Amino acid sequence: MPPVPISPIKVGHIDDVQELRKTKPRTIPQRFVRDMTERPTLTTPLPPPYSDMPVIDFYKLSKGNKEEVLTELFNLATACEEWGFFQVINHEIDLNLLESIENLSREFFMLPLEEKQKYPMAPGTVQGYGQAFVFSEDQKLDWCNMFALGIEPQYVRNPNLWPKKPEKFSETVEEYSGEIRKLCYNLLTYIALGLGLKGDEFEKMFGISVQAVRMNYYPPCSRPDLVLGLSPHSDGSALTVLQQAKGGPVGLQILKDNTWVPIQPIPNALVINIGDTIEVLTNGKYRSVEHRAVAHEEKDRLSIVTFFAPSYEVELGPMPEFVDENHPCKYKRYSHGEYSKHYVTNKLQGKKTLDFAKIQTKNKN
Ligand SMILES: COC(=O)C(/C=C/C1=C(C)CCCC1(C)C)=C/O[C@H]1C=C(C)C(=O)O1
Ligand SMILES: O=C(O)CCC(=O)C(=O)O
Ligand SMILES: [Fe+2]
Repeated sequence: MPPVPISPIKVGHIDDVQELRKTKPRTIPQRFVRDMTERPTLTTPLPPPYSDMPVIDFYKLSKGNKEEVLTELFNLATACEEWGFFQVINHEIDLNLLESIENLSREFFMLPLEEKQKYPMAPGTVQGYGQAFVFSEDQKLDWCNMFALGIEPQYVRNPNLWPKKPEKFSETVEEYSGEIRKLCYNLLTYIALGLGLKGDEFEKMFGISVQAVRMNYYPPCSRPDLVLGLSPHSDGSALTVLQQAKGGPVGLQILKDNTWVPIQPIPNALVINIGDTIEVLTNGKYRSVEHRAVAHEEKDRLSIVTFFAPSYEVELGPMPEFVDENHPCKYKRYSHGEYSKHYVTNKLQGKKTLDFAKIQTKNKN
């Protein structure tokens, strides 16, 4: 039989936003201009409760006295249930390492375009340099350049996409990813305990967890009110760890009670969010919250994001502990590999990717 032709994805011309900013600083091509309904609100901090994104002290969780541990476990459980997002302080990751990954990521994005394009993100794929999640010629583009790498297990790695420049980039990504991996396993232990599960429940279930890193670079934009740095989405991971580079403007916004809430970075803290996997496993008790990034008129912004997820062969579905007659099963069973494939072959569109896992209920009206 002749091979089945693979239909090439036609994405049209994708401007590199850094080059655009350099050569035509006031031009916003139409492909970046969002429809009225999608344009961001560029608000300064909102009043409480929206300014109160939970802060979790990892030192208290891991090394505190009994009372501190219990209080922090309660705070963590409340953060996961009410916000889906929290910032971790005292996370035990060497601040010099955080600074190094930040500096090297910035250096990477500052390389000439030809150098970065040695590691191209091919249309329809998610690793390398470029814009991910673009599948058609009329799709709006994000005001962002990305560089993404699969880290663990070895089968998600593409060694050809690991950059030779800047020097030390690749070895620092390795070291950084090892530290973030430990943090993720630790956080999953405390999240499990907060849910009344055994501490090692998720670690055992996840097998050799999939881990990927993505650096997002948002150049300044003369009309941040017209564009989005990153389209609204929920993360397809179990947990996501976000490092916001020092000195950057507020850029991350999360959707809480139908309001886009800007998140004020805390120096040296890491932002953690619950991804789709945990939403499914807990049958929606903990939700993966929609978020987006906005651009800034004068300042650039850099974020370094780690996605941590189960191994591809792991079967997922709501755990029995979270299903009863008052909490009917909301999601089907599937493997994380299937979900991953679905996630990376669809554009970012709020929480739409999670529809893949939802059991459709009949509308009784
Ligand atoms: C641009 O990439 C992403 O946003 C992303 C992709 C992660 C991945 C790689 C860069 C290579 C290895 C595979 C993997 C899909 C994990 C987001 O990651 C989320 C989405 C899923 C699904 C997930 O597990 O993490
Ligand atoms: O840059 C940010 O603040 C958001 C990044 C993000 O949500 C992502 O990469 O998935
Ligand atoms: Fe995200």
